Amino acid sequence: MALRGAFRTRCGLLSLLSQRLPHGNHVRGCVSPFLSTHRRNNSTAPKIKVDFDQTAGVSIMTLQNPPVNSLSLDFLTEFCSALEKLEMDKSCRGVILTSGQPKVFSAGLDIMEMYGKSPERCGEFWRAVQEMWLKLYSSNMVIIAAINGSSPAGGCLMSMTCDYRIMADNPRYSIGLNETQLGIVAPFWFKETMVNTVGHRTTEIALQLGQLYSPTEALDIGLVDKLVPEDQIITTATQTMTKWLAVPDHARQITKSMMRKPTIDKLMSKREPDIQNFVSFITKDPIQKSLGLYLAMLKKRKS
Ligand SMILES: CCCCC/C=C\CCCC/C=C/C(=O)SCCNC(=O)CCNC(=O)[C@H](O)C(C)(C)COP(=O)(O)OP(=O)(O)OC[C@H]1O[C@@H](n2cnc3c(N)ncnc32)[C@H](O)[C@@H]1OP(=O)(O)O
Repeated sequence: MALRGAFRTRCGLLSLLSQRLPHGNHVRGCVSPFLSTHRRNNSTAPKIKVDFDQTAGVSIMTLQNPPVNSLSLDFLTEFCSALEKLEMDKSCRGVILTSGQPKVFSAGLDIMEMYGKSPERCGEFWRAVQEMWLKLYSSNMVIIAAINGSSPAGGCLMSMTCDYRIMADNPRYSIGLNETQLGIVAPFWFKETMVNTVGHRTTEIALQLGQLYSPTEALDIGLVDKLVPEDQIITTATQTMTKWLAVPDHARQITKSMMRKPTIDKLMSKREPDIQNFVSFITKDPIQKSLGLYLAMLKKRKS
């Protein structure tokens, strides 16, 4: 009950949507026409800034896809290419992931990539989401998330792929896999990443409720590892990185692989069926309506 109460307070808006929408495949509602003209970030400016400190062997990757670092196909493609370059560069041993946008680490998958798109385009998008997860989760580098803002759904997934999570101690921020609140379902590899992070029972509750946690709650359940004042997040991440890089690379890498390989292998062996599953699910009419209503609600909240 306490959990549910906390959830209602934290996610009033999301709850509002779930009250308005019957769950499952019975969603009915009209999609506002303005959604088709949703403002897109078509800028050609780099969406990832990489600052490499050669002496320390550490890069800071700053996500800069305004307004909310949503994970669009373009963003994911650029992100994977930047990460791959760092992975190949033997002098880079650690990466700190952070956001250049105020108040938001990442708003998760770009909902516009899943709304009103062709099955082919949805498939291309999903492959890019898988690729981001595979590259991050299997990286040989130490990856530390400096979570300086809210991090729902895909943003939480991205954070959970990291080796250590430091979050800004601001009660306005939240983190969690809230997919069910959008009428969609976190796929098995999202679920397993969370199980590997916080355990089975906590994941079961979190996923069914689509729970978003405050930084303090996230620390309590082990979804993040440390809270610091926002202005100390990069210094703390840098200090933490020094500690992690003091461990011999090969021993740490083999250990990391041992912990994560079963989940990685599972997705690797099911990549194509997972894409087909996503495309067939996301293009269903009730799911599209659900997403449309959610987008409309996000906009209405501003007015
Ligand atoms: C049975 C087997 C199933 C198999 C698999 C099938 C299924 C699918 C799995 C899919 C997994 C999905 C993962 C996801 O990540 S879905 C995305 C979930 N994200 C969210 O719910 C976050 C929504 N956003 C927010 O809560 C807030 O925007 C915020 C991040 C807390 C930031 O708040 P604030 O600073 O107040 O910004 P605004 O809300 O005003 O937003 C600014 C503009 O950005 C637009 N926006 C926000 N989030 C997204 C997004 N995720 N995608 C696209 N666009 C987004 C928002 O509408 C505003 O737009 P505007 O300026 O044009 O009005």
